[in-house]
Order: sequence, then C-alpha cells, then structure tokens
Amino acid sequence: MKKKLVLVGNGMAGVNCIEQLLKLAPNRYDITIIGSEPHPNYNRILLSSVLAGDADMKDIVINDWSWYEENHITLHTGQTVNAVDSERKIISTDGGLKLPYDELIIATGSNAFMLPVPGADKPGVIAFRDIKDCETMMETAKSYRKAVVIGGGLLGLEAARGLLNLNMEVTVVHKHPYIMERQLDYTASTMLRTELEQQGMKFLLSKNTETIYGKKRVSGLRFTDGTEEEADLVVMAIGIRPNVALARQAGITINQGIVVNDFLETNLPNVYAVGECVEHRGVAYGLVAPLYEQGAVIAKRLAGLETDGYHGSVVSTKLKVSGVDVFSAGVYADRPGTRSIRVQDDFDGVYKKVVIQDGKVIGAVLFGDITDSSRLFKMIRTGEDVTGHEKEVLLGASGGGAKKSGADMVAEMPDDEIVCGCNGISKGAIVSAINEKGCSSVNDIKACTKAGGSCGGCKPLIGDVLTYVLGADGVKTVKEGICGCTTLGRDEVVESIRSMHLTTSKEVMNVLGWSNTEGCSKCRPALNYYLGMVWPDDHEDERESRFVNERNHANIQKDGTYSVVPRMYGGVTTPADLQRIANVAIKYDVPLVKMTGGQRIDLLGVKKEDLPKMWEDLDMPSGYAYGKTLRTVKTCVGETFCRFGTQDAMGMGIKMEKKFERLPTPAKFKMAVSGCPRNCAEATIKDFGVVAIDGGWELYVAGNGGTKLRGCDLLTKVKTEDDVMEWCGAYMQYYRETGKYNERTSEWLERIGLDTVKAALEKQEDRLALVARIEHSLSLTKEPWKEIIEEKALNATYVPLAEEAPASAR
Ligand SMILES: Cc1cc2nc3c(=O)[nH]c(=O)nc-3n(C[C@H](O)[C@H](O)[C@H](O)COP(=O)(O)OP(=O)(O)OC[C@H]3O[C@@H](n4cnc5c(N)ncnc54)[C@H](O)[C@@H]3O)c2cc1C
Ligand SMILES: NC(=O)c1ccc[n+]([C@@H]2O[C@H](COP(=O)([O-])OP(=O)(O)OC[C@H]3O[C@@H](n4cnc5c(N)ncnc54)[C@H](O)[C@@H]3O)[C@@H](O)[C@H]2O)c1
Ligand code: SF4
Ligand code: FES
Repeated sequence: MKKKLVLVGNGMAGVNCIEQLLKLAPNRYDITIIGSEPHPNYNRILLSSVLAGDADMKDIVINDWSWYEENHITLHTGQTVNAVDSERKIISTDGGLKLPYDELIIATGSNAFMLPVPGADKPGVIAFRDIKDCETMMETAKSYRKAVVIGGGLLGLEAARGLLNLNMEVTVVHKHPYIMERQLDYTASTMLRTELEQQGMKFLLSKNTETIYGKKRVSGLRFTDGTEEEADLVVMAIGIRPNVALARQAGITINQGIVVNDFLETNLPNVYAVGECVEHRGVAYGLVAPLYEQGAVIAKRLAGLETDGYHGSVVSTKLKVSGVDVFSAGVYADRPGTRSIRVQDDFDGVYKKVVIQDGKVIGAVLFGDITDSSRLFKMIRTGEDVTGHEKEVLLGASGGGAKKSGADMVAEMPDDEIVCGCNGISKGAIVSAINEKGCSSVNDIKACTKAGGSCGGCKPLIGDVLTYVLGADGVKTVKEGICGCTTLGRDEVVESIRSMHLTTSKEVMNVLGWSNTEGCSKCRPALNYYLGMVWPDDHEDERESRFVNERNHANIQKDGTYSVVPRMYGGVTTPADLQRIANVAIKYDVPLVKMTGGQRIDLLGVKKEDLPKMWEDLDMPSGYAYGKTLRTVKTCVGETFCRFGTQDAMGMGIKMEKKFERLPTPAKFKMAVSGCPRNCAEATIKDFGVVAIDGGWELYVAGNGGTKLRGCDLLTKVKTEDDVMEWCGAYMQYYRETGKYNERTSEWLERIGLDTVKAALEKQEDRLALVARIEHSLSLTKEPWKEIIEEKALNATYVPLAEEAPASAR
C-alpha cells in the first residue's frame, strides 16, 4: 500500500512542492490536499494583474480541478485543518474530516498584517491577499470613489495601481518618508513616486494611522499628526505574518515562523513545512522563488533522492505596475565598507545603482531600464569577483555604448544565467526546451518549463531567448488583445466596428464577447476613439470613458487644481488677448502664469469650480493642452521678420492649427513650421513638421521630443501651401485610421514602416480621399468650452482614470 502524504494549504508553495514530487516519484504516495479557500490552486501573484484589469480570474488558475483528478490527488477545499495529532498521525478539519498521514507538509502561508487601530474592523477595511479581497475591491469600486491604501510597499503600490484602473481616486499612506524603502534607495524611490503621481496616485508620506472612523462603514482615517483623509475603502498592505496557528496547536517549534532545518523538517517527525509560514535560518520569505527552492528539497527527500538541503536564498523583486520598470536585489543601501556605482539619466528617466563590497556585487537597484537585472542578479547570487572591472558591471565593457537588441544580449548570457527568477529556470533550460521539445512560443516554454508562469516578469526575456534560438520568423507570436477584456487586437476590433456597424462601446463589448462587460480603463477610452473615428456621424462621444483631463477640458495638476491654456494659433497673440488673459488671471487669483514649450500661456492652479467662468471671461478657444488631438503648431517668425526666412512660417502654422484643431487622434499630435532649414521651431522632432526651403517645403513626420527622443523622417517635398495642407490632412487621417489608441506617431511609424505610409499617400487620389474623410470629421467638431458654457453643464463629478496625461504634457 502507498504511503499517505497530506498537504495542508492549497497555495503556491505547497502545490508547487507536490508538482516537483510528482515529477520525481509519480506513484509513490497517496496524496491528499486540504485548503481553506474554495478554489483550486491559483496564482496569488497575478491577483495584482486581475485587479489592474490585465488578467481574468480564470487566467490565474495554476492547476484546475482536473489536474488533481489526473494525478489521483484527493482535494478538500473550503476546509481548514485545525488540529494535528502527531502521536496518532491524524489531522482534523473544521468540516469534521479526520485523515491519517505518514508524511505531512504544512504550507499554510501568511496572514496579511492588519493595523491594530480602532476602526480596523469596520466594513470597507480589507487586506489584499486572496481572490475574495480582490473581488471586494472590484465590487467596491462600482459604487464608491475614494480608496486609501495603507503601505507603500510592493503590495500597496500594486493594489493602488489596480484601484486607479478601477476608476477610484487613490491615496497611498506610507509611514516612511519614501516609498518601497525596503527595496529602493531614496533616488529610485523618488523617481518611482514621481512616475506614479503622474499616473494619478496621491501619496501621504511619513504618516501613522491612529484611527479609522466612520459611522458604520469606513469614511476616513485620522493620523497621529492630527490630519485626516477621507476614504470609502481602506486596503492594508503593511506586510505579512507567517500563519503559524496550526503549527502552534500541534506543538511545533515556532519563532516568527515555523522553524525548520535545511531539509525543511520541523521538530516533529514526518512533518515538513514549506512556504511563507516557514522560518529558515532566521528568515521568513515572502516571494515565491525561495519557496519553490524549499519545495524542491522536500520533493527530493520524499522521493528518496539525495539532496544537499536548502541553504537560504538571495531574493530579487520587480514591481508589477505597467509602464514602470523597477528591480531590486540584495543590499541596496550604502553602509560602512561598501562602495557603489550609480548612473542617472534624467532624460530617459533611468537610474541604476550597484553596491560593491570586497570586490563583489552585493546589491542592485534599477529604475526605468531593467535589462541588466538577470546579469546583475547572477553576480549577486554567485559572488563573482569583479575587482578591477567594477565599472564594467554597470556600464558594460564599452562604457555604455549603443543599446543591444534583446537577442544580442541573450547571446552573451552564459547558459546557467537565470531567466525566470520565480521558477529558477536558466537560459540553458529554455534553449533545450526550444531545441529538444520543439517549443516555439512563450506559452510553449511556460508549459514545458514553468518559466514565466508566476509573476510573468520574465516573459519578454523568454521571448528574446526564442528569437535568439529560432530567429524572429521562427517565433510563434501569441495574439494580444487590446486589453485583458478581449483577445481581439486593434485591427480586429476596428474591422468589426466597421463591418458590423457597431456604434457604441456597449455594443462592441456585447457583440465581440468582452470578458468584462463593463470594459476597463484601457479599452473604454480606446473604443470611444475608434468608434468616433469610424462613425463620426453615428457615434455619440462617451464622455465618461475619457480620461479626466479630456472630460474636464483642463489638465489636472498634482494638487488637484487645473490649468487653463487658451489657444494661441501658431504661437501668435495680440495685446488685446494678452490683456484679457491678464485680467482673467488677476480676477481668479491664478497663482502661476507660465509660458509653455508650445508657445502659449498656461494659467496654473485653477479651482475646478472657476473653470467655466474663466473660459467665459476669456472667450478664447481651448488650447486642448490635455487632449489626444492637435496640441500646438509651433512656428518661427519666418520670412515676415527673419532675414533668413524663405517662406511665411507663421501664416502656414496658423492655417494648419485653425484647420486641424479639436480633431481626435490616437495620441497627442504636435506640429511645427520653420521658415528655413535653420529650423528654429524644431520642426523635425514633431508628429508633423514643416521646414521651408527655397521654392517649397519639406514635410517631416513621426518625430518625438519626449521621453523617447526620435528625429523625424522626411516624408516628401512640396511646392505650395495648399500642397502642405493636403499632405498634412491626408497624413493625419491615415494615422487616425491605422494608429492604435495611445500610440504616438513615432511608435506608429516604427510599427508600420515609413514605406507603408509613403505608399498610402503617394497617389493624389488616395490623398484626396483621406482629406475628404478628415474634412468630414472636422466639420463635426465643436469648441468644448463654448458648448459647456452654453449648456451651463460642466460635469460635476471628477473620476480619475488610469494613465492620465502628465500635468506638464503640452
Ligand atoms: C497581490 C499579491 C501579489 C504578489 N506578487 C508577488 C510577486 O510579484 N512575486 C513574488 O515572488 N511573490 C508575490 N507575492 C507573494 C506570493 O504570492 C507568496 O509568496 C506565495 O503565494 C506564498 O505561497 P504559500 O503557499 O506559502 O502561501 P499561500 O499562497 O498564502 O497559500 C497558503 C494557503 O493555505 C491555506 N491555509 C492556511 N491555513 C490553512 C489550514 N489550517 N488549513 C487549510 N488551508 C490553510 C490558505 O488559505 C492559502 O490558500 C504576491 C502576493 C500577493 C498577495
Ligand atoms: N512584485 C512583487 O514581488 C510583490 C508584489 C506584491 C506583494 N509581494 C509580497 O507580498 C508580501 C506583502 O507585501 P507588502 O508590500 O505588504 O509587504 P512589505 O513588508 O514589503 O511592505 C510593507 C510596507 O508598508 C509600510 N508600512 C508598515 N507599516 C505601516 C503603517 N502603519 N502605515 C503605513 N505604511 C506602513 C512599510 O514601511 C513597508 O514599506 C511581501 O512579502 C511582498 O514581497 C511581492
Ligand atoms: S528657422 Fe530660419 S526663418 Fe525661421 S527664425 Fe530660424 S533662421 Fe529665421
Ligand atoms: S520571473 Fe516571475 S515568472 Fe519568471
């Protein structure tokens, strides 16, 4: 008869240990698993992605019900083991089960730590630990607005990002002066906070919560400094504590966690423990990589194989917030005896630091570019001696130099370098899976090796390994939907909108089988744009789907006030307009008046309630400094005043701005006109740039002067101002019709290629057809503030959405 193996805890560490055992000794045990949660084994890590709308609950199941059956495992869900009788070797559950065991594994995980303050037990105060918490947050977001997350660590920030995506206003309350202080130094932490603030998160730092108040449900928090913050939902993310209740009852030795030796044995015979509930050599881990290493040791022991045991782990972390790359490993803070090398690039928002002691890399922090993370992590883990070439560790042998492609970087990686940190899978193991098992996609690799199956942070690197081995043509690309609600890509969605004549987002979601019938913050504004672009007459703008700045026709600033930017065509103004702006600034006590980079005037610090009256007094068109539309047309004085000028740059720019203003585009669209090749208006880093030459104009496209600097490509040369208008209109409409929502022309052109764009605009008949379509859409645009003032109906509610434009983006 087979020996009985019982696992308590159906979570990530325990079940992974069983999986490893099944590989080594498939038929050795009669296995029973008992779990308190009602679900099969799921990926707790991806709860952050579910909350952010990037994954669905069904996507995060690691082993579904059939896996247990296929492996002849008896599973009892929704039952908590409450006693271990180690004399008789029997466990009992709260559901009345009594099960004998020969070998027992305790994998009870952790409990979220809840602040022991008055009011912490009120409805609306939760942790973020399991599916139930995630569902509570998603449900709460439907009817409540203000969320406060206590704790600015990894979990708190991922929760906060998810809640922003659910359209809640989110404030993170952190007790330290800077966030993620357990993983980042001050510089990286500040860069991270700035980035998250731009995404719409607010921070209250150096705050200690004293009380959580509210009549029945939570309505706010009071801090020890006497200040308060309103809240409809409070999420505590202030760390975890090993769940040792069962072990304590069983008489197992406990310190902060269940104390185990190098073979994960407790002090009771035949009782192992694994995962977050465990304390090994004084350390309790809270990330899966070390927990899987622990599980491997138990699996070998139970399979009767030799093992050196577990000797502890060096851990690394990455924050799972889209658009933010943060990595931290080992010792990141300077201390006596350490020296560090830092690189900070404020242009690209990149910061890198490695800490070195006795010739060895002992820690690293990366922000903005984490391509070196696996190489540095290997150095930290292996303790490689870098004496004499310390600087190369961070700068590379060339001292920086051109950025390498992913596949080139993989070529330089040794076979034993770890690609998937969570599962400990090396480049060599992935290469063998490709060569020997025929894997040709990231999903194949995941199924074969488990790489990419936990946090998913290594998937881009797995993709690079595939490209390195198979070449770009050999890699099966997995279709990516426009968001987690659908598997349909941009082109399929737009094609269905056209062919099925879908005119509202609700219709699109219903007809195309969106998994989340309400959509998410990624797809809602995108659908609103595509529908308006395809059906300008039939689609009614869905204002509630727009980002807050677009909804309120003003840029929200970090302190919650707004900015007002009236249009100044071609950067040209008049004394009368300047006087009007000055009068308004004085009348409404505007704290800051600033010239923008786009040649206009920004009135900053405006109260929301003053917006309609200010616009009424200004009686000028909106500059759309907030919208996904034409922002500015920057001009130089051209031949009107400049002795080098060959054409009327100001006149050309004003004509273009007046023609194309207000029209929605996939992303913001900037133009400029220079009166000669000296190019004072910097036209060659704009979405559409015009440079005068003798007897004509050069037209430049797809430039970007922002975080990813890109010089324009020359589209064509033309002779007259009418030619410029025709090409500009045709180009803009082609971008409108083929661009992905939120994709700047610089990215769009790289994606579809300059030759494609040239071919689409080459023939005049094609250009004129595009121009006719843009003209029609332009004829339907309205001046927003005029409309609002006339209707006297500015939407009173402010609901921030994700990925708001940075306050300075104009
Ligand atoms: C939102 C979120 C994001 C995360 N992101 C990352 C990440 O990016 N990278 C990373 O490495 N880690 C991450 N983590 C941490 C990671 O999920 C945990 O380290 C891992 O899940 C711990 O596994 P475990 O099996 O020890 O515990 P758990 O996964 O907590 O499993 C323990 C299970 O045992 C059950 N149980 C407890 N007591 C009993 C009992 N007496 N009887 C029966 N069942 C019982 C519990 O209900 C639970 O289901 C994240 C965690 C969260 C919450
Ligand atoms: N991407 C990832 O790797 C990831 C993501 C989520 C969770 N996790 C893991 O889940 C576990 C829980 O994460 P966590 O962020 O809660 O734990 P944590 O211990 O890493 O961070 C908690 C943070 O809360 C702060 N804090 C503590 N008390 C506070 C108070 N009273 N008020 C305000 N702030 C307070 C701390 O300063 C700390 O920065 C950790 O083990 C973590 O590693 C990892
Ligand atoms: S771009 Fe040429 S025309 Fe315009 S201001 Fe500069 S020098 Fe003068
Ligand atoms: S690094 Fe987390 S799944 Fe690979």
